[in-house]
Amino acid sequence: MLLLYILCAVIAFGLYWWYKKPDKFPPGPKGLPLLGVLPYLSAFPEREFSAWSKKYGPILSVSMGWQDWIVLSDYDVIIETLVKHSDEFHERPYVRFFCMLTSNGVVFTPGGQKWRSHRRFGVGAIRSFGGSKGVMEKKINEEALHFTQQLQELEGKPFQIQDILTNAVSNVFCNIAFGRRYDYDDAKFQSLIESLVALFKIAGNWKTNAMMFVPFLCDIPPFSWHVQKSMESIQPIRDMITDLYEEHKSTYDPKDIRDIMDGYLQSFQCDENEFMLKDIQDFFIDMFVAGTDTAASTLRWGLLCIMLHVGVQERMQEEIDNIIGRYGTPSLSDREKMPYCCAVVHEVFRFKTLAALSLPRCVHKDVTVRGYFIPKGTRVMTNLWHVHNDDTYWTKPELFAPERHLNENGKFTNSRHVMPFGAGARVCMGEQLARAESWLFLITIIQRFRISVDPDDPDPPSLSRGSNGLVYIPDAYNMIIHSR
Ligand code: HEM
Repeated sequence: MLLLYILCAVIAFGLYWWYKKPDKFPPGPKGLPLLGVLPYLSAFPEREFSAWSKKYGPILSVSMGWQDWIVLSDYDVIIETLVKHSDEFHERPYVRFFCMLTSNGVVFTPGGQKWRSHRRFGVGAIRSFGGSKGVMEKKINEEALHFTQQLQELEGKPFQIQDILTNAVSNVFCNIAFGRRYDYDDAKFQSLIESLVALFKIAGNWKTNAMMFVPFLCDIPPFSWHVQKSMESIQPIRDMITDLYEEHKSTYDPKDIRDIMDGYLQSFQCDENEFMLKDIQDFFIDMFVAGTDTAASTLRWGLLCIMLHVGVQERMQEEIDNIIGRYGTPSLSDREKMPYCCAVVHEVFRFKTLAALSLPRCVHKDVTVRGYFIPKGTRVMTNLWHVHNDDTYWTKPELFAPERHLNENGKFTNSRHVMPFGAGARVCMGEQLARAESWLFLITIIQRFRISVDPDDPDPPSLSRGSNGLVYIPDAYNMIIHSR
């Protein structure tokens, strides 16, 4: 009998401990002991969080396994936390698995001096090699030319555009970062692409998700094998970056900074030090991983939306023909004169939120927001999908409707409630590059080709088929192109 009492007391204490939260902690669904809300989440957790935010408010709390998280669900709250309280909200949580892959880069580096100096350098480098001098635009257009030549060879036959887009987007980054582009069948380039594709698969794998919430799994098979495989997948990228670093070091001239790698050598005064080489590798790996699947998947969603909305495609082509002509080279400055095409690209960003829950943050020191107390160490999700589907801003958000971004005079209205790149101190570093690639690649394809569904496809593409890993990617689909 005594044993039963003790057991009941232990269970009662366990439940009290589990469900006890600090005073004024944001409200949220209770969840189950040990598992929290994990059993209630679908493959699209942003949707459950969005539904809960209607009940509990724009700052809600959830237990994900053993960890306490808060979910930010409304535009104003996101700005108030990530931007106005940037000091408290700028860190990423320490995720052991990701830090085993790249600990000294940018994306998953929790915070601190290494992240700060890499971030400052990266933002400045993309700006100087990208924006102001027009180098980025030139390099994207150069790639678009190779890319359209490849497409021409596929004219009239059903094909999947996925690999070509991954090649093109990675090559743009190689060109900006290392001053060179590769032929798509180059062995080194193919090895880079294979590693990147393997890493995207790893990022979307359920074992990766499990290790995020239960870190000690990293040491237990089959999870430890997954860690080992991931480290092996990344090695060819490390080797390639080491070779490029050696090449750059031997031809480096401080008076002629040719690309981001040269800029890195200049900013960090690199020496023979092993530790420094790991920093360089981690920085460029992070940029590749953050910049490839994101930009390529946005283009794939964009092409799918345009292909399935024939009226949108025709209206884009009319505007392109009027402003750029059939054979002119698209430019970023055309955006000012092409409101409809701007609206289409903006709507793609809204309609298919690529990073639905952005990347996680972690509260760096105790903070109170809107009367809620959020203690240091609490993890944070930003529900960008909710902002993009919030019916207080959008009428029928479930529809793809570029016109919603045009005013009554047909002018493009750049709504701040479209925020695919996040906000605050860790806002996407590649936003400028991603916007330029989305514009120049999409416009070039629609200018040159009519894209359509294969009428004989037994499995026609659909806008509702995609999978959620680190980013939301469309399922593979066939398309047919015809030169215009
Ligand atoms: C359409 C394409 C892209 C989308 C939708 C996207 C979205 C995002 C989002 C939501 C974040 C997290 C922001 C936050 O925590 O608030 C992020 C971070 C980041 N992105 Fe992007 N991104 C894209 C393309 C790129 C490109 C092309 C690059 C670079 C080549 C890049 C580099 C990064 C880096 C380095 C970070 C981490 C920044 C940090 O932690 O300080 N992204 N991105």
